[in-house]
Amino acid sequence: MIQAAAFHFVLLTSEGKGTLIKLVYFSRKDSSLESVGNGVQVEEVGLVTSSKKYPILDGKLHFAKFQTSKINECLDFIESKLLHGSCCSHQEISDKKQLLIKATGGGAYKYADLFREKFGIRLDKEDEMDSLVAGANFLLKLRICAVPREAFTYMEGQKDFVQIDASDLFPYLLVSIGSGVSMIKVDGDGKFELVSGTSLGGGTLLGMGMLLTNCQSFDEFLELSHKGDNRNIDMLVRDIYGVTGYSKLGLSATTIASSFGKVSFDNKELKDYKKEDLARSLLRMISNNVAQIAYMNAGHGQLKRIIFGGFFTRGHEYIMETISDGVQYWSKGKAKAMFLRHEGFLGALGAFKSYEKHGLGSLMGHHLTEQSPVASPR
Ligand SMILES: Nc1ncnc2c1ncn2[C@@H]1O[C@H](COP(=O)(O)OP(=O)(O)O)[C@@H](O)[C@H]1O
Ligand SMILES: CC(C)(COP(=O)(O)O)[C@@H](O)C(=O)NCCC(=O)O
Repeated sequence: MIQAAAFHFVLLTSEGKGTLIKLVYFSRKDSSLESVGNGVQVEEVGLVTSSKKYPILDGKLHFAKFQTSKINECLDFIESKLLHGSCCSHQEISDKKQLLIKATGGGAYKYADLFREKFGIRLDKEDEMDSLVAGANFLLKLRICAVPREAFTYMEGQKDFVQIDASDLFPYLLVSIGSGVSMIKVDGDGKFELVSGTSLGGGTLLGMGMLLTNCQSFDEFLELSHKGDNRNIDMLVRDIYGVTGYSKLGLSATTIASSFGKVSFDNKELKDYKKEDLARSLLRMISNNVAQIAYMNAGHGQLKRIIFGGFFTRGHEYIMETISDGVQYWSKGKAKAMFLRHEGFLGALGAFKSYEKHGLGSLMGHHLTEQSPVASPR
């Protein structure tokens, strides 16, 4: 069977070392696209139509990511999976609509020529913020309709999937932690406002992490941070006020008073510190800072739900725990941090959703009914 649906993929890219290309594509139920190929991990989510009217939508969404610096791996993958159109009938190829591929982020501009030259396809650019919001709403609403296990909270080492009532979804604060951090108040479909942001984001963590620890990748950095103890680097309240902390102000002895503060008192050089401790401290600093700014932009607890997207969290427990603790601490329990399983694919999914304009609107009316992670995208 011809896999016309293979065209339905979206590319979200952005500039810079260490950032990622996210690829989302759709395959029909009867497609022979395999989940894992060429060493690339692909996660699948099954989609099943609820009516006979759009049988073409029976199938799966596939999620894959590539390092921006290895764009060729992405191109080879597209070629190997025949996502660029060579699998389609002449009639489909002659239909220009089929040769249009949705793309968002900086890479949609940067790689437009490359895609045209290599595959003869046009990257149809979608606005990044529109796409992020549409992707988040898509996941949250599908979750509301039918899919278990998309949105969850993470507290005290426990992941709890959350049942959100459709009538109670908006407004929420979407915090996208990518290279930088954008904070968006979402009031409905297509209704949102960028309320704040911070340049201290995932790129900061990775950039400073590379300088401080000589690590070569995000994963290596995370690995180091797992083994570290930030108390050797950070100044805690107890280092200033003693073991009782500053109880009058509600600051416990173990609260970080000053990230990296201990270093300012040590007469030491970088080589004297453990890379693991530096990594842990940096991770806490960035995560705490994002949590605190998010809390302030959630109207000091007025927006009950703060949803974190972007590849920074990547399901990493310690990052999620730190963010959750921060939101809990600052909001005195009024607001909750929530995470999404496909947090890094919001823009790509939102751009995918924009195929609606080309007559695939019915997709959104259908429910995700099964999740079969053949391989984790993390
Ligand atoms: N495998 C990875 N390679 C590089 N960065 C990663 C990786 N996994 C997670 N990250 C983190 O995700 C951030 C990029 O997040 P992302 O949502 O892809 O943002 P952007 O849209 O800016 O590319 C990086 O700055 C880094 O902190
Ligand atoms: C410019 C961006 C929207 C780009 O998104 P990203 O690639 O970081 O995911 C984001 O980095 C951002 O909002 N930065 C913070 C800018 C600020 O408000 O200080």
